[in-house]
Amino acid sequence: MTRITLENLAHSYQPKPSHDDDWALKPMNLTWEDGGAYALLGASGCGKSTLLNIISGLLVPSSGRVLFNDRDVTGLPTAERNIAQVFQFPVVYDTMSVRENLAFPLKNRGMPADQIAARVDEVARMIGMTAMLDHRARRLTADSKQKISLGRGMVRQDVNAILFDEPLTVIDPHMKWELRTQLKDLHRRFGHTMIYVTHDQTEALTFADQVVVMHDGRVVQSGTPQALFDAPEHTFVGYFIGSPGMNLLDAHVDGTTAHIAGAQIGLAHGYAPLSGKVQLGIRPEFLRLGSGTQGLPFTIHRIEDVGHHRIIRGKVGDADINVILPEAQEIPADASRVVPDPGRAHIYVDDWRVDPSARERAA
Ligand SMILES: Nc1ncnc2c1ncn2[C@@H]1O[C@H](COP(=O)(O)OP(=O)(O)OP(=O)(O)O)[C@@H](O)[C@H]1O
Repeated sequence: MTRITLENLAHSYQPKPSHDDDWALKPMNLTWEDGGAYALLGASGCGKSTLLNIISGLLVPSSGRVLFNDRDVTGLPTAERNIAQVFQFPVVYDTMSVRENLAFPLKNRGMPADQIAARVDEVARMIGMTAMLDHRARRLTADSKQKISLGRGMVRQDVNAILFDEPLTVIDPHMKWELRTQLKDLHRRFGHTMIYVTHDQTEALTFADQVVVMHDGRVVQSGTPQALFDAPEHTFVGYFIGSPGMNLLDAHVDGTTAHIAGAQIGLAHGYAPLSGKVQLGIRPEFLRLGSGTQGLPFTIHRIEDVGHHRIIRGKVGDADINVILPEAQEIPADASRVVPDPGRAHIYVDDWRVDPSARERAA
């Protein structure tokens, strides 16, 4: 198994890239630790597949290096990288049975027949296809074929890493949940380095120990699901993770006070003078409704009951703001303010979080 390091990596599909937008991947340094379960998360077009294809060897980067442990594999083809890949759509041999499909990667490696049989049985159980082992792949639904692809990706235990590119797109919702749980279980048992590309935050957060968030060709944050929720390093992370995502309010910050929409609120930290686009970010979970002169002026537009909580949608000044209210909590009849929990508010300058503790450490 393998630690994967991306060193000064960048990629452009243009022959002569001249400005920022020409780069599908902007220069990055990133390490995927040996045995980590990672999700690579981001909106369509942010560069996830490009990055995955560079790791797998389907694409040679315009600059930088890919290291598997200390070995430079940048110029090596996929076949020499000893990795397993599962793509968005099924890649199976139609004329073979399910059993033969699952056994294929092991036969290629010259594994003894009894070991192949045992491993195929184990993987078939994992993907819920034991009863279909002797069916021809051709007759199966797209959903079942994709399960075979997943099984084939997981059947070898000696691979450096397993790369998944949106593997559950064609799987029905109930099975999705089950397969994700199986993948996590497989990771716990065998400890492969796994990278799972998705644009779905639920998939990312339930599968991965570490989530790498990409935006516009850059890695904007890599961290545990909890860290991404608690302290989004970039406004995109705040907005993309969470349902609804983090609220952002234009602010003027003066020491420990934020001036927003004609009102003032206290912050948990003091900030040096800030220049650029300054915003306060606060998740809907950490706002409460109030009245009088507390907090910020808030106009309620809509209340959505989503079962275990309610989402109050409204405005502070021109900004759309969401508040999450636990089911048991009443909405005050005179609610006209939102009050942020200061310990949960973050300050962003030009979309990047300002770390207040850096200033406090220096003081
Ligand atoms: N073969 C290619 N030639 C030219 N441009 C490409 C090529 N493949 C991708 N791109 C561009 O590179 C950027 C990143 O695309 P990429 O497919 O890596 O993103 P993604 O996050 O995987 O998106 P999706 O989830 O839609 O697959 C996009 O602007 C895309 O249009």
